[in-house]
Amino acid sequence: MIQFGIIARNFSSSSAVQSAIKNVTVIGGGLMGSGIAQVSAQAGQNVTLVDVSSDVLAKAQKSIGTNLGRVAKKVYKDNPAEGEKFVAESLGRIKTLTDPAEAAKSADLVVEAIVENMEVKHKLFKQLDGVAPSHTIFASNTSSLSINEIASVVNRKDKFGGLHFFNPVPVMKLLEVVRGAETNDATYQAMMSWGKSVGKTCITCKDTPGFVVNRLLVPYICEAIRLFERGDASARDIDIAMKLGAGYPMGPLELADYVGLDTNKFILDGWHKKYPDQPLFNPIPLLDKLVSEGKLGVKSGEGFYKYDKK
Ligand SMILES: CCCCCCC[C@H](O)CC(=O)SCCNC(=O)CCNC(=O)[C@H](O)C(C)(C)COP(=O)([O-])OP(=O)([O-])OC[C@H]1O[C@@H](n2cnc3c(N)ncnc32)[C@H](O)[C@@H]1OP(=O)([O-])[O-]
Ligand SMILES: NC(=O)c1ccc[n+]([C@@H]2O[C@H](COP(=O)([O-])OP(=O)(O)OC[C@H]3O[C@@H](n4cnc5c(N)ncnc54)[C@H](O)[C@@H]3O)[C@@H](O)[C@H]2O)c1
Repeated sequence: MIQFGIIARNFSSSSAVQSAIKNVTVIGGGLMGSGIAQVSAQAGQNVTLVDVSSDVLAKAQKSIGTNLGRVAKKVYKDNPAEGEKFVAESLGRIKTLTDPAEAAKSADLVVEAIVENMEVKHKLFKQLDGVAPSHTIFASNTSSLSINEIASVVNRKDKFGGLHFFNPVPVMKLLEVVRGAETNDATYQAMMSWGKSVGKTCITCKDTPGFVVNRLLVPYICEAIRLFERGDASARDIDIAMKLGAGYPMGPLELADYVGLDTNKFILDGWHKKYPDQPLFNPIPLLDKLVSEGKLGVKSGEGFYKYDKK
């Protein structure tokens, strides 16, 4: 059962974890950025959500409203009026902008959740480094890229780290806090307390490929795809096996479809290029074929399974 207990404590009791960070700028208003903006706003922080696309921002505000409604229904089930107030106040703390530089000027923390592309991330952080106040901490939500490499373009390497959330952000309780080679103690501590303040259980990771979760999850999903590719079991049976035999909420092929097969492939290809001697990161012909056919999982309507298009 999904529990919103930790989230609830953040706005409903004086025992909420406090963070010195009050103004958060989230860059990228897609799947992850909208979730990060939501959990920050519901924890009482002032949030600026940035995307290059105003359509994305409008969509993000809508989905945040819906997901806050889900939280309110659960937490304020006996007091709907209080629930409506919670939704309205949380939404009221989120402002949207299309200019990252403008948004960074008043930020205590910038969390970047834009496309998983080193060049694009470099361009953004270089720009932000020139305009953000000197105390502002920069963090990336990257799934698979090196934090040190992303940080290489900024001067404030001591104030740079990784904050890796999980999808769906409002539900998944873990936050991986990644210390880069030059992340200083104050930045690390501030990231840990901020993570707790938005209701997450934080773990500390080094800047190694995939940190902890994806270093284990990516090979696991890949092995499941290879098992299916060899014809050793059906997709359905592989998923049932891991749900009923290992207690996972989703089977590996369902999860691959949920995350996106293009994302799976992108991560695998990047690591294979960087670590060609690691057989776990070898390309998978079936994955390549599905992606080349546009079968990307839930978002395209088909992957290992077929889905109704929304
Ligand atoms: C090669 C590999 C590549 C890896 C890629 C890595 C990607 C990345 O870096 C890491 C990840 O994120 S890895 C991925 C990590 N992620 C995983 O591994 C996910 C594994 N899956 C799960 O944990 C569950 O299947 C879900 C939580 C997704 C759905 O839960 P369910 O029980 O099957 O279905 P349910 O009954 O519908 O929902 C239950 C409750 O959740 C609520 N809710 C749902 N969606 C929501 C949303 N978007 N917003 C807000 N709330 C949402 C819903 O309202 C309900 O609340 P209630 O108050 O109880 O009524
Ligand atoms: N999807 C996941 O399950 C997941 C989980 C954890 C981490 N991540 C990581 O989070 C990041 C974002 O992933 P996502 O799934 O939310 O992607 P997404 O495609 O849903 O959203 C990315 C958004 O960034 C915007 N964008 C691109 N360049 C920009 C720029 N220069 N300035 C402002 N906005 C810009 C795009 O318009 C898009 O809306 C990636 O680094 C990804 O690896 C993803």
